[in-house]
Amino acid sequence: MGGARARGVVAGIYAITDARLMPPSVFLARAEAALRGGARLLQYRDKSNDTARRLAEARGLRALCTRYGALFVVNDDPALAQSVAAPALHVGEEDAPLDELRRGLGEEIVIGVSCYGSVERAQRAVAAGADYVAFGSFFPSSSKPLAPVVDLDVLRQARQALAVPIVAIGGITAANGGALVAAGADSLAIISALFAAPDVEAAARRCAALFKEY
Ligand SMILES: Cc1ncc(COP(=O)(O)OP(=O)(O)O)c(N)n1
Ligand SMILES: Cc1ncsc1CCOP(=O)(O)O
Repeated sequence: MGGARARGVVAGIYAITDARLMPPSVFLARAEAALRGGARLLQYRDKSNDTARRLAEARGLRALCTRYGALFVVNDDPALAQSVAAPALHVGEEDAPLDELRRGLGEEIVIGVSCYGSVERAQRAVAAGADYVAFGSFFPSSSKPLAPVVDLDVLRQARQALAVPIVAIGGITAANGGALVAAGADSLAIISALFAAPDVEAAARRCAALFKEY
């Protein structure tokens, strides 16, 4: 059952890397700072088609996550996930169907699915084997400006309806994330409030503290 693979693992701060916010020279150092600050998951999200760089960066992040006991997640790309033996993959509505992914990648890998603002979509994803579901954007996001903003109530409804971990994403900061935790998010997925911050470790620490406060 999907939820069992992810329960207790998909929890806390979920850092998502963004190459635009990090020159290659500091990419791994900033990712490590997020882990030192308490991020429990780290996603490699890179929309470029530079295969060699993507492979090298994914390998580097995977090794870092192993050192910090964090879950390494590849976004969108099952082939890359397989190449680096990633323990987790995140997919959205434009990606391959779950049964196909599961057939190709096996039973062990954690698979997360974007559900935007739809609890019904999340229920279908869980029935098809999703290990966790993600909702958002909850606030306007400079990383994905066209993402529609979703009402906080979606999280409360999802909490009632679903037994798998729930991730919230989109424009999340240490100042606004508490409301999402209080509404039922197990994990907060964050790009810019971590990686555009002058001190990534301190920013991660402030966000991680939300899980103690709420
Ligand atoms: C944890 C998490 N949640 C949502 C997303 C967004 O995924 P998707 O809708 O597939 O969009 P892109 O990230 O591919 O632009 C995510 N990546 N991670
Ligand atoms: C990938 C994604 N999907 C919805 S919002 C978003 C970007 C989140 O980034 P930020 O934390 O900078 O708003």
